[in-house]
Formats: sequence, C-alpha cells, structure tokens
Amino acid sequence: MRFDPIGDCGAYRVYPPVRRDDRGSFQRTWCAVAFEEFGITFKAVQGNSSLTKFRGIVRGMHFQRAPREDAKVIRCSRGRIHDVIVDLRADSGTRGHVYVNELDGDEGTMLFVPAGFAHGFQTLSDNTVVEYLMGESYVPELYDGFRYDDEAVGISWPEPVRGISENDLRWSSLAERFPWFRAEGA
Ligand SMILES: Cc1cn([C@H]2C[C@H](O)[C@@H](COP(=O)(O)OP(=O)(O)O[C@H]3O[C@@H](C)C(=O)[C@@H](O)[C@H]3O)O2)c(=O)[nH]c1=O
Repeated sequence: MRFDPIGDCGAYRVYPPVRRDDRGSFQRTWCAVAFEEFGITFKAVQGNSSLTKFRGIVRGMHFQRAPREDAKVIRCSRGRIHDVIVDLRADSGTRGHVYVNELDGDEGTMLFVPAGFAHGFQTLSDNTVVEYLMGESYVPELYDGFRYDDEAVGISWPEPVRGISENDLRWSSLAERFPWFRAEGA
C-alpha cells in the first residue's frame, strides 16, 4: 500500500495494489498492518456504505463534534466522486484549508482523513457507491455539518448541484460554530 500525503494536514491518498487476471481483479480494501507500519493510528469501529443514484448529487459537509470527532477511510467502490475535506481543527497549522480529491471506483484509491475534518462529495456518475471505515461510532447528538455553499468556506463544486438532502440544506453557518473561520476564511 502506498500513502501519498495530502498537503501537510495529516490526510493521505492511499493506493492499495490491484491484482488483475482474466477473471477481473483483487484488492485489499483495509490493512491494519500497513497503516500501523506507516505510522497511522486508526482503529475502525464501524463500516458504512452509501449508494447515490444520480450524477451531480452532493452529500455533506459532515463532521462529528468533540469529544467524538471521527477519522475515516473513504473509498469509492463504484462510479466516481469529487471529494472535499475541510480542516476544522482549531489548533492545526492547516485549519480552514480545503482539500479536493477525485476518487474512482475503477482505481480503488482511498483517502485517510484524520479526526477533526468535515467531509463531503459530489457524484460524477450515476449509481455511485461510497464506503467508509469509521474511527468513531455514530453519535446522532454530535452529528453536525455545514452547507455545501457556506460562504466562509467557498467550496467550488465541479458540476451543477443536482440534488442534496433536506438535512444538508438546514445546517447553520460554519462561522457561528467556529468563530476563527469568520476571521480567516478558507
Ligand atoms: C452517518 C450515519 C447516518 N445514519 C442515518 C441517519 C439518516 O437517517 C441516514 C442517512 O444519513 P445521512 O443523510 O447523514 O447520510 P450521508 O449524507 O450519506 O452521510 C455521510 O456523508 C458523508 C459525506 C460522510 O462523510 C459520512 O461520514 C456520512 O456523514 O442514516 C446512521 O444510522 N448511521 C450513521 O453512521
């Protein structure tokens, strides 16, 4: 497994080797030893999967609040996504920074995202499946987010936003909860 740093924020693009033969392919999608040897401490406690039926849909931006911030390993297993993470850690040298990555189900590239980031994505294909390993259990009372078009962050999405959930339209402004965001912007 190869780990390429995403900036210097502690997130990585992870490339599990794909073994191909006449039948198709084989890929390891999680390897505790490889992560440990590389120096990433991550213990998966939950696995999630979502199917998004249409291209252009946005899910996010989501995070879980303290004291149960969640690290994630994210993989697109069918279709393609434009993935966005935002560093929300107040004490981070890269706080407020936005990082984008394209993930393609044919390549199987994954992302490791440390605790304290917000995450969202836009689908670039119909019938897209995204799978996550989560470092924290889901705690509904701490589940939080901000709008995909929050002006304090200024995320630019590659395609017109064709759909988004009612919940994702209801998030309050990020700067209300993270005052340093208002001052610094993204
Ligand atoms: C995240 C989550 C949701 N749910 C429930 C809540 C709701 O009824 C239903 C769908 O939830 P959502 O609309 O939040 O699903 P979704 O928008 O796909 O949420 C996901 O978005 C991406 C961007 C992430 O980073 C993920 O961690 C997760 O937050 O599933 C769980 O039961 N367990 C969970 O762990």
